[in-house]
Amino acid sequence: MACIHTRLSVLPAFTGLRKSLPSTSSCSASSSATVSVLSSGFEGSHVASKFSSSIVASAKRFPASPTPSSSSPASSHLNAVSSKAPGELVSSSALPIKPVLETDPLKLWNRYLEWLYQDKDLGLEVDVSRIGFTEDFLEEMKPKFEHAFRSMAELEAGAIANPDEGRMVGHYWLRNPALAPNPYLQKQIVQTIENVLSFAADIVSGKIKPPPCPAGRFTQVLSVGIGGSALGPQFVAEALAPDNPLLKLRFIDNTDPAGIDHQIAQLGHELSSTLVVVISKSGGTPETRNGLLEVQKAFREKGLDFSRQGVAITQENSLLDNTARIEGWLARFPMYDWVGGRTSEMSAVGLLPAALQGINIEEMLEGARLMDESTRRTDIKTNPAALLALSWYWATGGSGSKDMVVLPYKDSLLLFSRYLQQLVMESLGKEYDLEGNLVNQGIAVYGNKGSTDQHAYIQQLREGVPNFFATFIEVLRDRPPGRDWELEPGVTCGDYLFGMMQGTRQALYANKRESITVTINDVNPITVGALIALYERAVGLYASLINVNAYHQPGVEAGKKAAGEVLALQKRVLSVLNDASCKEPVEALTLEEIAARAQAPHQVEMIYKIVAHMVANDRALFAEGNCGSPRSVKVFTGEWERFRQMLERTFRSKFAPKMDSLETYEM
Ligand SMILES: O=P(O)(O)OC[C@H]1O[C@](O)(CO)[C@@H](O)[C@@H]1O
Repeated sequence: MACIHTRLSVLPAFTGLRKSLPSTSSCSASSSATVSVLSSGFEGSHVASKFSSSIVASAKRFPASPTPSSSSPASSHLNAVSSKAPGELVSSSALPIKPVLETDPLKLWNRYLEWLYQDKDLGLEVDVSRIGFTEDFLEEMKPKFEHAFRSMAELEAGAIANPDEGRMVGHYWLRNPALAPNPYLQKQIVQTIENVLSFAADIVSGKIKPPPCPAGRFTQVLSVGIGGSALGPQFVAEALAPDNPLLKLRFIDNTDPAGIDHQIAQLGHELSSTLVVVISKSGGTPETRNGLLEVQKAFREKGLDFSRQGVAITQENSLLDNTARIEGWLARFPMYDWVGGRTSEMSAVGLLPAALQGINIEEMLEGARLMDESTRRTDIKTNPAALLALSWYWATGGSGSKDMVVLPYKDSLLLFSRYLQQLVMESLGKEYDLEGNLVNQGIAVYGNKGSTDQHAYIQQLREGVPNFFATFIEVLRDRPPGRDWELEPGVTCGDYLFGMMQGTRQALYANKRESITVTINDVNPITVGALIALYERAVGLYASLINVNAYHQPGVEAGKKAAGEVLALQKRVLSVLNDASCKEPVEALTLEEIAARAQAPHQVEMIYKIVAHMVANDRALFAEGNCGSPRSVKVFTGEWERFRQMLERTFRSKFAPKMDSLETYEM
């Protein structure tokens, strides 16, 4: 084992950091959160001062918050170092004191050799040598890892690993059906893969034709879905679709009307040869439902029968499934209760769109299966997912104190960071741990691609706030064999990309910014499958290390509920405005009047926003005032002309004699 020297004495990082949070009692309205940084060093000072201002600000905004929480990674570091009851003080003594990163080139080379994970079969390497963890840290973490490996084995054997939802978690079975806990599930998985392959082959070959063009074949695929029902297919399409696929894949992944119109407009006359794949595990996600309704309207307007071109991927008996069955859509594929959206790339969710583009899904499954074998190992050093989890824990103090910046140096992997954003943040970003302690956990993920972003945010990464660790994704193969050329003597275009990546990795490290490098030989279905499986397992293991449920998303539900409440309020506002506008004369209402009549006297601000949105879309009108002076606006619905006539009548009856004289005078 190489000897890694660390110097622990010089850095009083984080020591003496203290905070108090608003009390949970109802009389805490006047309590204020304070943070004092008594002493800090290295990266701690910035994190601490940033935390200081953010927590004070949030305490001022929400003085009586019953459960003090913060989404800022810097603050969650402090909240989550150990499990604490809401409002309990978190001692700074639990924060790790980090050693200075090794700088001696020879020692670094030895560290690289010692920690390098290489998988020749997959053509994949993981290098964690530029994360500064120590042997002591590794020893300390071993019991946590033993627990994580045990939990993972239980999960794979079919335990209820998602206790809040009472669900099994079976995405590992998708690439190795024999692992599924019963023959029924095993058969279901195998059958689905076969059905995906044969349906895709029939569509691509033209055996199944679009009804409006009996002589032709499907030319486009429009995928409608969001979150885990879109990000995987988007990432894989960007990474692996051939330059000119037989079927081009497009996405509607939002309820943005202009975005939807854009996709439909781009399809143009090819709408008649478009296969529409609607993906939603729950079958009831509003954005996806809206996308479907918009597409169905476009079909109706062109006299097309949507059901003959629609495919549903969803759970059995969901709203979407029932709609597709009753309307007799072209095909339906199952999504399983035991697969989460963000880990569904190897289910029909990811496999069907990929297969339709001619991507070899069997190789993708094989890459994932091979990676699963490696990440099942219970020796940290030979388990690449464990190495990632270990590094994340070290880099973030096990509490998300630093962000994960993902930088693939390959255009085709552009969407990997976006894909990982959901996988990591929706899985790890949790308010409570498995015992119900307030922890505000997570790791913020962002990224784009290199070297492009060296011209955008690398400046800050190298010299600015040291609140991140980087993950470089390196691809060795620049171009398919035989296509390279030297654009200057001895140097290719790809050499520049390589140089940029290596240079950035070095420059960041030289300025004490830690990084992981994941290297793949080539971007192909095997390595893409392996990358997905690698991060799925790393997230699962890390979730065990920090003791959170990685497989639910209660926070998202809160947002959806709040959105539903806004829409419900909008309906009441509309009904109030309609009633007032049906009166003779038309009654224009102030925001306060609307709020009172809508039984929402405390929602004036939201009502203003609802009204402003309706006005911007010609569904209501400001009779008086405008967006610049919300307090003075008066609103009505209906035709402006009707309101103008009403105003004119009122004006005439009130001022008619004077007007007559005025007219006379003017003549
Ligand atoms: O597949 P569905 O049920 O439409 O959900 C889409 C996405 O919405 C979420 O539930 C959260 O918004 C994700 O977890 C999920 O991937």
